[in-house]
Amino acid sequence: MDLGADRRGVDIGPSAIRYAGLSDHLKRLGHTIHDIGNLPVPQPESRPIGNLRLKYLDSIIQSSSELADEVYQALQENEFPLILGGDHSIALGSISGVAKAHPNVGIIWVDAHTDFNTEETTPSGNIHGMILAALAGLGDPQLVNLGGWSPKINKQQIVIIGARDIDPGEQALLREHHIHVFTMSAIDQHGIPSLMKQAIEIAGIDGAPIHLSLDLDSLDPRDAPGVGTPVRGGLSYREAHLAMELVAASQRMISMDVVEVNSILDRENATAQLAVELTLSALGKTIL
Ligand SMILES: NC(=[NH2+])NCCC[C@H](N)C(=O)O
Ligand SMILES: [Mn+2]
Ligand SMILES: [Mn+2]
Repeated sequence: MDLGADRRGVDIGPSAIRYAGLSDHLKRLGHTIHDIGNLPVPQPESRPIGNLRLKYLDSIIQSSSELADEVYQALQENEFPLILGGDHSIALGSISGVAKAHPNVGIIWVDAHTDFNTEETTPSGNIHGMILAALAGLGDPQLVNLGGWSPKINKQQIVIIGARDIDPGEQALLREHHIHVFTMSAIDQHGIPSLMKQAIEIAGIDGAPIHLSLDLDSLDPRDAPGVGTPVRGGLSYREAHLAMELVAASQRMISMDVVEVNSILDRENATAQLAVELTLSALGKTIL
């Protein structure tokens, strides 16, 4: 899906990630894969853009509720849902499904952005920039109440890692709601090992399970050129791998999103390949 972002090209992200060999590599790691394919999502050309502060809201709500059902179903069957995007608005559906199955789930949101806008604070009207706020119960009622309940996630169990581009309105909201944000500056100062340990403790308080939402624009654009909203000064290749390895070592992750791979802007599928590598690290691959 690319309805939540301005630039076309993330809708083919899942194909690019599959083409980079995700399933085969996961199998080699010992996992069994049930790829259910792409959920049908309307193309922007065929849908009304609607409210310019909440672009494509109706279509996003529709697709999110279908995705939530699939994710919930997979968890009921004791599977690990791995959701490929697509723009980050897919996390509304994926995390709603996870939260329905595990109401105490915490979130580690690895991103250059904080995706904590509402229709009032958004500079773009792009819903991918509002999803984390919506999951925390803030913003447009249709986003917030997807499936008929809210909030999906306890605000105190949200940790954002890698942030370096925050809009003024969302900064105010993050402060007001005391959201844990580990910025790039904090990473420079304290390092990934200490911050990931804290993130796992905060999101996974009292033994709660953890959902990992990985936005590829968290990485430095030199390593991840194929993203729609690149911001320089991002996670290094090694920092990102280490973060994933530490999540794997915690054995607390029950589901994961991999989002914002933009194949039109990518160079020879490098960002999709990186997405595969990082997913493998998150799902147990080690060097030795
Ligand atoms: N998931 C993302 N890449 N989000 C980018 C959001 C950019 C900006 N803060 C906005 O709300 O429009
Ligand atoms: Mn994002
Ligand atoms: Mn982002």
